[in-house]
Amino acid sequence: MTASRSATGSAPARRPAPGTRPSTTRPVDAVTRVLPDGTGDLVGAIPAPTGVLAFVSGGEGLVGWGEHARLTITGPGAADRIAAWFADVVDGLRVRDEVAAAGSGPVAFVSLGFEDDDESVAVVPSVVLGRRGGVTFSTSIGTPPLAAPVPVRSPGQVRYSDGALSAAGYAGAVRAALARIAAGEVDKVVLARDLHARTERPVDERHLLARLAAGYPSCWTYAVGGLVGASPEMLVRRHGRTVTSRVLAGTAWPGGTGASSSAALMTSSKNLSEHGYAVASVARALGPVTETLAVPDVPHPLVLANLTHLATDVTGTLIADAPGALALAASLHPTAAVGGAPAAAARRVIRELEPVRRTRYAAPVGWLDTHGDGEFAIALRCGQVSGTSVRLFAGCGIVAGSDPAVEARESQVKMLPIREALEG
Ligand SMILES: C=C(O[C@@H]1C=C(C(=O)O)C=C[C@H]1O)C(=O)O
Repeated sequence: MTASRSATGSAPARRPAPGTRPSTTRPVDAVTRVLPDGTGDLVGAIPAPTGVLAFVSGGEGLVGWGEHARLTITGPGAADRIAAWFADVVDGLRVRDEVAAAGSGPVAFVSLGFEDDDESVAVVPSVVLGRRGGVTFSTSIGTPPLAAPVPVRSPGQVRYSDGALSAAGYAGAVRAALARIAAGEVDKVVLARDLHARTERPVDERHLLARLAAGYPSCWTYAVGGLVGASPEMLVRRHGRTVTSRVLAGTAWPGGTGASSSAALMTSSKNLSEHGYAVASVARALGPVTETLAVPDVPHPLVLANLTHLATDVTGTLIADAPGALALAASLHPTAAVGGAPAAAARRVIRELEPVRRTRYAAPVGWLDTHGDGEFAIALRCGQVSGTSVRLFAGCGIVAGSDPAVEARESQVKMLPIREALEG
């Protein structure tokens, strides 16, 4: 288990016992204000190409920059440790919040590792720009340095090379998974692959965000710790006592074989069964922490620019002492949308058949605030950016009846959003 932590700007002070605050302890101001004429593009306001923080959908959400505090950890219990660290950081702040909405006040952007030994990242930005219900607001911690905005630059030419598995290698792994399904070991398993991209110039994360947000407005476009993507899948959103989750599984695209239209997808028994496992895993995890939970019997088609998914929107009312958004996200992860069913057997099959380290792909990514509210998508349709190198990921749910060649093609279609954003 490793941990590294840093706090930039004024160091967050721990709150001493009442009456014992040393005269040298100075809480740092965290001020949230409404911006009366704030109607501009959130992503367009980010001033620098890297260290970008974002979680936006349909023009609303949060973007952040500057690091007031950062934590990178590996090992078990990452979500709990990040929540405790965030509480500690907030202890050193004097919070004034005139907005008092989900996401106002200090927030931590968080990207968890897929496995315990994958690194998790959390950042409390010194500046947040947010919009919710048409109200735009900003949160500043301390006095963030003013710097002239750097113009957005395209990454230039992009060259791709296979990751751990070529498309043909991936089809082979799918065949092996089908044999494990036929043997009765698992009902569903999600197998992932990666692809490497090299760009002419260092990638400006804002270049990707702007294109992803424009092309996929119904998705959650995110950036945390260099992981940039546009996810169609909301793992969990907690606003007060209301909890929602958008569960996806089952995919079709123009030119795909079999279920290539929404109507065909809605009647494909292979896709419906694949979807059912994912919905059941979310309902099972939310059941114990909700007073009411509405789970539609029938999914609806979610049409995106590159493909269509089967989607189920689950809504509930949390019990009074329900966990915060990050703890809820950790308890849901991995759903059968990115793991499989039964969960433990699927994880074992993934470890055996998937020669890809997922790092933070397919794990919760989002933000939490000081009230326990937050939004966590599943980190899908993404690339991990590091200078001129980008690692792209995609995976597909395999059930009895899956066709290896079609799944290999589906993995390529799922990489299109991030490829087009890089090349655009
Ligand atoms: C695993 C991914 O996507 C998941 C798998 C899906 C499927 O197999 O039909 C659909 C949506 C996601 O839940 C991915 O995009 O990498």
